[in-house]
Amino acid sequence: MQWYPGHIGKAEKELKEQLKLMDVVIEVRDARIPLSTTHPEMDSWLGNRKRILVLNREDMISKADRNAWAAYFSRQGMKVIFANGKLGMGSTKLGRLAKDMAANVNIKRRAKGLLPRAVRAGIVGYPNVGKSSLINRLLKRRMCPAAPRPGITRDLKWVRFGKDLELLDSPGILPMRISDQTAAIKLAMCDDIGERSYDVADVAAVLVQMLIRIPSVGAKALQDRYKIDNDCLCGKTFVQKLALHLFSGDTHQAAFRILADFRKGKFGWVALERPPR
Ligand SMILES: Nc1nc2c(ncn2[C@@H]2O[C@H](COP(=O)(O)OP(=O)(O)OP(=O)(O)O)[C@@H](O)[C@H]2O)c(=O)[nH]1
Repeated sequence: MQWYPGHIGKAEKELKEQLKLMDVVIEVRDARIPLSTTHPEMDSWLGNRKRILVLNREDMISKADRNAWAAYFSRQGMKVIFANGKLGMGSTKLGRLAKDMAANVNIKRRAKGLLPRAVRAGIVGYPNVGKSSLINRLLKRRMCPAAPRPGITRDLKWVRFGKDLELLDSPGILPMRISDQTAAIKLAMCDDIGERSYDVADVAAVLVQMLIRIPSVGAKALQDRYKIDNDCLCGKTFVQKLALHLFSGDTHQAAFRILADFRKGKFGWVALERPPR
């Protein structure tokens, strides 16, 4: 998969510089794939900076997924907030939590004899996970362009949020892990990377196999939806059968339909990743 646009490389350098200035880092991940939407270097980049983890697109997973992830991150001692950047759920809680963390920073400053100052919170995350939507919700105005395609946000600026917090308005884009192909395929399924960077038919075939293994979906949901029997349980064959059945043999269109249906929740709202045991 080739999906490492030049501006992301540039953003990595800028992001590392910006991270040094942040007191609180709000890391946004896609709730459907919380493991694939974080960067392996994140912990080392953050050092002992405070972190709030936001699992965005909470509307796109089931309650059981949500509970499983909440328990997992709570065991890790991480503060996690489930959010919906589109409708704004979670943003008030996020604002409050960021401010609470901000208060801690100033308590420490006072103890050291330093004057209190506005605390800086920055939002970081992979492209298209909903960072701009969350910032717009937090600031209650449209500052950042939010768009249904990755890689929209480019520039960085600080904006006052209340009297004691500053928010880095333009979200920090995490450089994506090009080496991790499994993560890359899940990012493609969730529409978190540009469509031109992957083979739709390959990605749809893997998705079919993943959906078959998810108990709340299973082979039957796929067969019923498209009126196709999939006795061999092979994703590639399923895409080909669907192509013949509905799209005059056009596998690209068939694959695209499966991906679009998954993204629209036609197989139910399900996470593609569950916490490791
Ligand atoms: N269903 C759903 N859609 C969301 C949610 N949050 C954001 N979106 C949509 O996801 C798309 C991407 O959102 P953005 O806010 O632009 O994402 P971003 O992370 O800032 O993207 P970049 O600028 O590429 O880094 C938009 O179409 C949003 O409307 C959510 O919680 N649920």
